[in-house]
Amino acid sequence: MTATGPRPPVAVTIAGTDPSGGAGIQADLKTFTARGAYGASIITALVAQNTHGVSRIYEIDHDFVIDQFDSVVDDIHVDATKSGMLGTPELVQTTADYAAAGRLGFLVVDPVMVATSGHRLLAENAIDAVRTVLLPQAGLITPNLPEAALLLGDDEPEAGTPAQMREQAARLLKMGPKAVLLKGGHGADDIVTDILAVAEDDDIAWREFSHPRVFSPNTHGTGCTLSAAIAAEVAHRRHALTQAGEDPAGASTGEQLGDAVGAALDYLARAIGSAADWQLALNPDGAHGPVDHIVDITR
Ligand SMILES: Nc1ncnc2c1ncn2[C@@H]1O[C@H](COP(=O)(O)OP(=O)(O)O)[C@@H](O)[C@H]1O
Ligand SMILES: Cc1ncc(COP(=O)(O)O)c(N)n1
Repeated sequence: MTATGPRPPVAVTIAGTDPSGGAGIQADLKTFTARGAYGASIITALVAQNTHGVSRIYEIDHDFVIDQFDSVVDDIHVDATKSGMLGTPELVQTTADYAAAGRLGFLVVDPVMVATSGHRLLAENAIDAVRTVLLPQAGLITPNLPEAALLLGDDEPEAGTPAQMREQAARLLKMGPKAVLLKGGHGADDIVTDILAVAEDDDIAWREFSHPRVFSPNTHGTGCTLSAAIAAEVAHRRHALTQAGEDPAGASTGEQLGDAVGAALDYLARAIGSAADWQLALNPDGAHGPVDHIVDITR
C-alpha cells in the first residue's frame, strides 16, 4: 500500500555521531530541523569526539547498519539523503547499493575522510570504493579542497585558484556524480569561494558562490552542516513536486540545484557568523567549536 496523505519533506543522514553536538548525526538532525525537513538517521559509527577532537571510534556491526537502512527505507518516503562518515569499504558499497535501488531519493555525498583534528574517518582502503561505486550514484558530491585532490589521485595537488578548482570539479564530474560542489573553506583568501558544476547533457552548468571569510575558530562540522542543509533544500523541492504528482527529478536541474546550494550556503554563512565569538569549550585553548545551527530560530 502506498500512502497519499500529507507528509513533510523527509531527509535522511547516514553518518557517524558527535556527542558534543557540532558535527555528524547530531549536526545533521539539527540542520534538518532548522531547515524545516523531517529528519531520520542511520548511524554508521559511534565516535567519542568534542571541540578538541576525536578520542575513540566504536564501529557498529555492518548487519546492524543494514537493519537501520531497512528500518528507514522500508517504512518512510525518503526525499533526499546525505552521507557523511561511512568508515569502511563495506558501508560505502551498501550506501551505493541502496542509492542504486532508488531507495535514498536525491543523494548528497559528503566524502568525509579526515576530521579537522586529523583523525581518519574513512579507512584508507575505502577511498577506491568511494571513487568507483559511490560517486556514480551521487546526485551531488561536496568535497573540500584536500578531499577533491585525494579523490582524483594519490599525487594530485590541492587546487589553489578558482580556475584550478573548476578544472578539478570537471574531472570529478567525469567520475560519475551528477554534480560537484568543490568547497573552498580550506583556502586562505579573505573571500571563501565554492564552485558548483552540474552535468547537463554534454555540457557543464557552472555556479560560483562567494562569502566573506569569518575569522572564527568555530568551524567544527561546517561540511556536515552544509551537506545536510543541501539535502533539506532538495527534499523540499522534491517533496513539492511529488505531492503535485510531478517528476521529482525536476528538483535537481542545474538551476534548481544551484538555488538549493545557494540557500544552504547562505544559511551556513549565517550559522558560522552567529557562533564566531562562542566559547562553548571549558578549555578554549585549541578548541574548534560548532556553528549556530538554529541561527534563524528565536531563542
Ligand atoms: N571561516 C569561514 N568563513 C566563511 N565560510 C566558511 C568558513 N569556513 C568554512 N566556510 C564555509 O563552509 C563550507 C565548508 O567548509 P570547508 O572547510 O570547505 O569544508 P569541510 O568542513 O568539509 O572541511 C565552505 O565551503 C564555506 O562555504
Ligand atoms: C562523525 C563525524 N563526521 C564528520 C566529521 C567531520 O567534521 P569536521 O571536519 O568539521 O571535524 C566529524 N568530525 N565527525
